[in-house]
Amino acid sequence: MSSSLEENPDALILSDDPFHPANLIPELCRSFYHLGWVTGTGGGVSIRINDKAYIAPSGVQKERIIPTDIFVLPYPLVEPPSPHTDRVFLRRPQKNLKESACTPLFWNAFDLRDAGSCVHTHSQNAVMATLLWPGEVFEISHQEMIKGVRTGGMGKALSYLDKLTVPIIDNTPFEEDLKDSMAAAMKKYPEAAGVLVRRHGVYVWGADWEKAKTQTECLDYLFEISVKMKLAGLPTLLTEQ
Ligand SMILES: CSCCC(=O)C(=O)COP(=O)(O)O
Ligand SMILES: [Zn+2]
Repeated sequence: MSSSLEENPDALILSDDPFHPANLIPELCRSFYHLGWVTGTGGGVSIRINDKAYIAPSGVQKERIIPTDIFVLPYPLVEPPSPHTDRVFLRRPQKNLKESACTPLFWNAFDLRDAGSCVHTHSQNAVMATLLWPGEVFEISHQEMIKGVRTGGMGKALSYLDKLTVPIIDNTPFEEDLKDSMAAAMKKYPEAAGVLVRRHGVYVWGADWEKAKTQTECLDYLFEISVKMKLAGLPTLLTEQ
C-alpha cells in the first residue's frame, strides 16, 4: 500500500464513483433486502478487485450500511503477526464493527474460483429448496433461466439443455465454520455456480459483482420455481428434450 493510503486509509472507501465497491455494497444490500435476501442482518455481498477485498460489517441491518462501514482487506490475506491477533486490514471502520462472519466463505469463492464477487442470501426460496431436496445436490433441468448461470460461476453460460446442479452442505452454528465443507463441495462440484446451505441460504459467486448478482437472481428464480413445481407434483428433471 502506498504511504498516502497508509496515512489516509479512508481514501480506499471514499469515492464519488457510484461503481466504487464501497458505494456499491450498500446499494446492493439495500436492493437485496427488498428481495428478502438479507433481512434480519444476515447475508450480504463482497467485492474483490485485484488485491483488495471489500467486506460489509457483521450483524448490522445490511440495508442501512454506508460506505464508511466497509472493511478493506488485502487479497491474498496477510497473516496476522500472531494467532491471537486480529486479521490484517487495509482499512477498518471507526465505528465498533466487526467484519462479516461470511468473510471466510467469500474467500472460498476468491481463492477457489478467482471470483470477483460473492453474494450470500438467506432467501426463503433457497432454504425451501434445501428442505425439498434432502440429498447432497439440488438439480433442475429444462428451464430458460438455466442459461443465465455460468459453469463454475465463472466459465461459459449453461445451455437450456444442461442440467443445473448446486451442492447442498449442512448448516453449522457459526457461519465461519462452513468454510471447509463449502470448499469441499466446490472441489467436488467444480461446475457449480454456488453452494446451498441447508436451513440457511446460498452462496453464489461470479467474475464481478454484476455476474454474481445476475447469477444469484437466476438461481433464486430456479429455486423458487422448482419448489413450486415440486409442491404441485410436477417433475423438475426431464429426460426428453
Ligand atoms: C440472523 S443472521 C445469522 C448469521 C448469518 O447467517 C449471516 O449470514 C451473518 O452475516 P454477517 O455478515 O452479519 O456476519
Ligand atoms: Zn448466513
